[in-house]
Amino acid sequence: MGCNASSSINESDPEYLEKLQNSKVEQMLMQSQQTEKNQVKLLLLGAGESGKSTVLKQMKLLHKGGFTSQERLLYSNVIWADTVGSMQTLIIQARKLGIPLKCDLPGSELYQFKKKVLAYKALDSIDASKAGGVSFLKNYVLKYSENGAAKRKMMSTGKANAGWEGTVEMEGSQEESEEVIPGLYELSGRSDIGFSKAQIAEAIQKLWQNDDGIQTCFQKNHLFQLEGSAAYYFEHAHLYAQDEYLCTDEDILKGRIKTTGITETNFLLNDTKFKILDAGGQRSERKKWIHCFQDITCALFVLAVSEYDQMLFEDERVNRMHEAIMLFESLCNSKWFANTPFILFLNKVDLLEDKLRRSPLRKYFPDYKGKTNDLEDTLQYFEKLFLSLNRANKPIYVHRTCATDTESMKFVLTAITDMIIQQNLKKSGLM
Ligand SMILES: Nc1nc2c(ncn2[C@@H]2O[C@H](COP(=O)(O)OP(=O)(O)OP(=O)(O)O)[C@@H](O)[C@H]2O)c(=O)[nH]1
Ligand SMILES: [Mg+2]
Repeated sequence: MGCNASSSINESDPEYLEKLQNSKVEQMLMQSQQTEKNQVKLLLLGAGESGKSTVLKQMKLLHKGGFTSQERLLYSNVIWADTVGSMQTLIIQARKLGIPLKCDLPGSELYQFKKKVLAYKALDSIDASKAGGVSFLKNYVLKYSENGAAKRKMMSTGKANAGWEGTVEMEGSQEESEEVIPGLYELSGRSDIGFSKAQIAEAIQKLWQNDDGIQTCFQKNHLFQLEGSAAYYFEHAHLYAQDEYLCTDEDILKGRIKTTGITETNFLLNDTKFKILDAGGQRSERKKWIHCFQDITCALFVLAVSEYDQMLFEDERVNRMHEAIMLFESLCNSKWFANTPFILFLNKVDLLEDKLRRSPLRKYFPDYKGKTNDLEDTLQYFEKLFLSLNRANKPIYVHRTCATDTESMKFVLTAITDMIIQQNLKKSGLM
């Protein structure tokens, strides 16, 4: 027999239609709850230049198929400007620190190279359309600007602070929108007299390889602001001098573009949707952080352990490690993250060993009781120090990292994404 009468349905019956509608809504709600359960939000936090965006770049390499040609071209232009800017900084700082330079001796070959480098305006040689646009370049040049440095000096408080609480500001900081006068280039008192990029790259490499004073000054780079990857840039200067050069993955990992605002990167991993939020870490950027503090599954705090003897870019009277301590303490114990687990990356471990040899930790952290110049003791000291700031008693997972090293980061990032997925499933009752 066919269907009996009691199961027959009148498809135009309003009661039936309402029931159908309700069950559809219920189904959609269940689906969206399921999707939310399968979604994690990971927030990258830390002071400026600690390595947050570099960690994100490694995630992009692992889960998003790497970088586009446009990104490779952008970095090529930015790194070229930084290569020239970094050599100009070394020459100028050597004079300030009273370090004699071979290239200051008139008549020598190095003297001619130095003149070329100081006269060169790297930003003028860049095609703005390939390098993030004119406003990006204007903002960018601030870090080499004497005006910018003078303003930072004026704004200096000399005190470490967390700086994210209280102010809600989404628009660009005053510093970014300001008209820029690239003072560094004016110091040479000359204009660019038409050298090719190849000639400038050669001059930079000769100065780097043959002037002991430049090397001595480089060894003292904790006394001033220098790009962390400057040595790498100098060695590869001839590549960035090529107009159409596309950066390799390694170049991009070593390259630095300060993050402004908060960027969002999404990818799918084992049916879990990852949303990674990367926040700019400099003081003016931290005022925007609070906008993304809601519903964070896990916070990843990146600490540059090698920077215990360096001062902030934003305030040259404040030690970078002191600032990071204040920042971590305020975030870790904040009500925003009361139920949020933290991951702590002790980053830039590769730079730490060499740094310890040149710059004893005890000079900056007198309570350090470990062996002098000892990598392991130093890492343990910082790990203990940061864990002791956790008054909220939340779980904190610590990893020692070199964010520029793709092989080792693969292991670390796989471990943490696995851990986050497991915890998220447990929390949402799916395991
Ligand atoms: N040698 C070395 N360099 C690193 C490491 N991690 C990051 N860097 C370099 O440090 C510089 C700054 O890194 P970013 O990732 O841009 O720092 P950030 O925390 O995103 O900085 P903001 O965007 O200003 O907050 C870049 O030149 C990186 O290549 C590391 O572990 N070792
Ligand atoms: Mg960044």
